[in-house]
Order: sequence, then C-alpha cells, then structure tokens
Amino acid sequence: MGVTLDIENVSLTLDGRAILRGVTLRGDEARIGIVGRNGSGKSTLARVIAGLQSVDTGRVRIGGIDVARDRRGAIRTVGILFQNPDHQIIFPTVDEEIAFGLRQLGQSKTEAAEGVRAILARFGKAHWAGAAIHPLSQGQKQLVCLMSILAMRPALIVLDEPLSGLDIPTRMQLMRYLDRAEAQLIHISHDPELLAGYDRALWITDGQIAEDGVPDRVLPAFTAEMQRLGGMDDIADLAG
Ligand SMILES: Nc1ncnc2c1ncn2[C@@H]1O[C@H](COP(=O)(O)OP(=O)(O)OP(=O)(O)O)[C@@H](O)[C@H]1O
Repeated sequence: MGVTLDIENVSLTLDGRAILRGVTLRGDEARIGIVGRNGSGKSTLARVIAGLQSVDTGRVRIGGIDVARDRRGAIRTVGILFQNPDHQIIFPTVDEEIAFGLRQLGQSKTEAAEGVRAILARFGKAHWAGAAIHPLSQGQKQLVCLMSILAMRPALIVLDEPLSGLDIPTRMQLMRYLDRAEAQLIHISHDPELLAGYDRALWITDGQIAEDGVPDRVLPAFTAEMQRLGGMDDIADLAG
C-alpha cells in the first residue's frame, strides 16, 4: 500500500502567469508517468509534490503530510531527482553528499556513515567512499543523486527527467535500479516509451491535467498530438 497523493484544486501564479491551474490528483499507484510539452508545468508540479514550491490556492497532502509546511515530514516521505545532477549536488565528495540527507533525517554521524556504506555496497560502488564528485560523469553524478535519495528510503520518488542527458546503457541501468525500487514513482519524461508499463499516465497541458488514465490510452494520444504539432511549420506556439 503506497502513500496517498491528495492534491486538490491547486493553482499557482508566478510573475503574473498562471503556471498551475486547478490541478487535482488523487491516487496511490506504484508508478505514475507524466508527459507534456515544454513549459506545461510538469517540473513545477514535481516541486509542489516534493514540498519545494508552495501554492497560492488548493491543498497538497502526500501520505497525509502537508509537504510545504512540514519539511522534516516531507523529506522522509518524498525524494526528488532532477534532470541535472549539478542542481542537486552540494558537497564535494560522494559520502558527504549521501550522508547529508541521512543527517537531515536526524540520524547520528555514525548511523549516517553506516547508511552511506550500505548504499554504496548495494550499488557495487564501495570504492566511491571518499571520492570527489567533480570528476564523475553526468551519469555517475546522477547515480550519486539516486543513491542519496534511495538511502533515505522515501515512500515516493519524483523523477523530473533524470535520464534525459544520459547514454542508452546508463539510462537502462538507472531505469533498472528505479524499477526495482520499493518506492512509489512519479516519473516525468519526454519519452513515453519509458512510461509504457506504468499504472497511470497524466498529460499536462497549460498547467492543467488534460488527460489522466491508463498509459495504453494516454501515451499514444500524446505521441500522436506531438507528432501532429511537430509536423507543422509554424513554431509560433513553441512553449514560452
Ligand atoms: N520561478 C518561476 N518564475 C516564473 N515563471 C516560472 C518559474 N518557474 C517556472 N516558471 C514558468 O512556468 C512554466 C512551467 O515551467 P515548468 O518548468 O514547470 O515546465 P515543464 O513542463 O517542466 O517544462 P520542460 O518540459 O521544458 O522542463 C514555464 O513557462 C516557466 O517559464
């Protein structure tokens, strides 16, 4: 039984622009995929679910927690993985980076060090203990971010296109780690194929959930519409 998403009629305006418009989302499916055009509001919704962005109106409860207000509760419940690991990483070494989240959960230095050791061992990266992050490749840095989140054992992980800049084998490997994760996943991707086996798919348009249902229905409809738009000469409607 997963955490229940309870997002009700959420709206958000930034710089005078409506970014989210009456978004309602309830459910506890293990795997939810999100698609939508550039600028449609997917990352903003991801940040709202992780409690990193407060909203103007509406209510957001994840596993019963008001994630924008209860930061300690939020980091226990929701992990988020961004597209660019450089936006996530704040420490110079792998073990400091992974330990940080565990310390934020209230673990002692010793407990956090044990957690770091355990997650590195699980991923066959024991030799990364003490290693500098700077020289790692994008895919390796993304793996550090993923390990940092998995070590915290959140019930829900929000993936904001974390695989888009990675080569195919790295992407497949990270996808396998994620597929095996016990955590519930909400996965934003521009690649509908990655979301095909999911339990539920959402299509976001202009800050609203335009389609919500089984991936077999939502994803082909999305792909057909993207191909129709891509076939047009006019790029005047390019997001933004
Ligand atoms: N802090 C902000 N201030 C003003 N506008 C913002 C802010 N953050 C996002 N926006 C705007 O909100 C809209 C939605 O952005 P968001 O990043 O959520 O879209 P997205 O669907 O994730 O796009 P992409 O697929 O390109 O990542 C965009 O028009 C963006 O310019």
